[in-house]
Amino acid sequence: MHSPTLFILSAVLMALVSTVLCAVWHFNKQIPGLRLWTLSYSLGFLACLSLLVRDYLPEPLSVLLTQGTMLWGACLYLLGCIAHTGKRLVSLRHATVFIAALIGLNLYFTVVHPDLQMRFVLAGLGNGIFFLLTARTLASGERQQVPMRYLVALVAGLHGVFLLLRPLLFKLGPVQPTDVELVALLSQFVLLEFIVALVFMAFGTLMLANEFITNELRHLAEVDPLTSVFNRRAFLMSLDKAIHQAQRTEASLAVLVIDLDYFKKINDTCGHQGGDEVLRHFVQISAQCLRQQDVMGRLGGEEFAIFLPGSDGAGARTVAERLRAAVAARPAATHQGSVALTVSIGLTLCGRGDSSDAALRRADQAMYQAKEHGRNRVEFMAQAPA
Ligand SMILES: Nc1nc2c(ncn2[C@@H]2O[C@H](COP(=O)(O)OP(=O)(O)OP(=O)(O)O)[C@@H](O)[C@H]2O)c(=O)[nH]1
Repeated sequence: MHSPTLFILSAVLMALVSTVLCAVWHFNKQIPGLRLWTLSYSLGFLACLSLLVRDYLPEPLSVLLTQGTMLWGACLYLLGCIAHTGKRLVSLRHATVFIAALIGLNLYFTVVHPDLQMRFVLAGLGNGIFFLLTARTLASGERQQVPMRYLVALVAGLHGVFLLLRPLLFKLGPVQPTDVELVALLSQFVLLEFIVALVFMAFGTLMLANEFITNELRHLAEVDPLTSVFNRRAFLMSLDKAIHQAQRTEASLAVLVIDLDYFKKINDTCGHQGGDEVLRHFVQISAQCLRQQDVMGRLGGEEFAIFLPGSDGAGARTVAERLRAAVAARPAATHQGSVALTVSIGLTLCGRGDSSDAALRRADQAMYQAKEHGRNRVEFMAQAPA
C-alpha cells in the first residue's frame, strides 16, 4: 500500500477515535483520564495531518509539528493512564523538558547536521519511552477487577518496544539507504504497525472507560451511599450465596441483625445530620470488630446485618458481644458533640434447608427479644427442628 494512503488511513482513524472519545467524555466527565486520552488522540490526528502535508512545509517546521504533536500525544496518553489508575499526576515540567530536548535534537539533525537515521532513532526513543511508561503505569495499578488494564498495558508495552527497536529494522541485512524500494516497504510496515497499535489501544481505551462505568454502576446498585456497606438487596444476594456455600461444604455460618437503640431520640437531639454521623460511626466500629471474610449490610434505617462465614454459635456470640461492648464503650463524635450509643443484637445459625429470608427473620426475632429484655444485649434464636 502507498504511504500517503496509509497516512490518510491513520488520520481518518485518529479523527474517528478522537470523536468517539470526545462523545464518551462529554457524557461521562467523571471517568478519570478520559479527557487526557481524548486530547492525546486529537494530537495524534494532528500528527497524521502534518505527516500528510510535510512535503508542502519547510522541513524544520514539519519536524517541529510532527514531533511535537506525536510526543505530546504519547505523553498525554501516559498522563491519562496515571490519572485513571488513581496515581498522583507527575509534574509536566519534566515531560516538557524531555520533549523540548528531543525536538531540539531532531531540529539539529535536520538543519545543522542532516541525519535521517538519527531523526528516526530520536522519534522512536521519545515515543517508545512514553509507551513503556504507559505499560508500566497500567500494569502496576491497584489490584482491582480491571482486566482491560493489563491488555492495554501489553499492547502499549509491545508498541513501546517496537518503537525503540525499529531503527534496527533499517540496519538489518542488506538494507542500504540506496535500497529505495526496501526502505519504502519497511516504512510502510512501520506505519502499519502504528495503525494496528492505534486501533488496539483505541479499543482498549474505550473498554477501560466502559469498565469504569460498569464498576461505578455496580457500586451504586450494591452499596449504601451513607455508610458504604452493602445495601439490603446486595446483602441478601451475598447471604444466599454464603448459605449455599456453607451447606455444600458443611461449614457453619452465623447471621447477626443489629439495631441501634433509641435512635429516634438521637435524631431528635442531634438532628438528621447527627444521626447520619452516628450511623457511620457504628459502621466504622463494626469494621474494626470483624474479619475480612465477614460481610455487613444495611437492611434499612438504623438496622444492619452481618454474616460470619465459618463461625459457630460460640464464635459468633463472642463477635456479637465484642461488637456490642465496643459500641457501648465508644461514643460517637458528631457535630453536636459526643453521643452515647448502644445496640441490640439478634444472632442465629444457618442450618440445613435454611434460606436467607428465614435466617434473617430468626435473627430479627432474636434482636426484638434483646430489645424487650432491656436493649444493649445479644440474644440467640436457634433454627426450629425440621
Ligand atoms: N439520621 C438518619 N435517621 C434515620 C435514617 N433512617 C431512619 N432513620 C430514623 O431512625 C429512627 C428509627 O426510630 P425507631 O424505629 O422508633 O427506633 P428507635 O428509636 O431506635 O427505638 P428502638 O429501636 O426501639 O430502640 C426514625 O426516627 C427514623 O427517621 C437515616 O438514614 N438517617
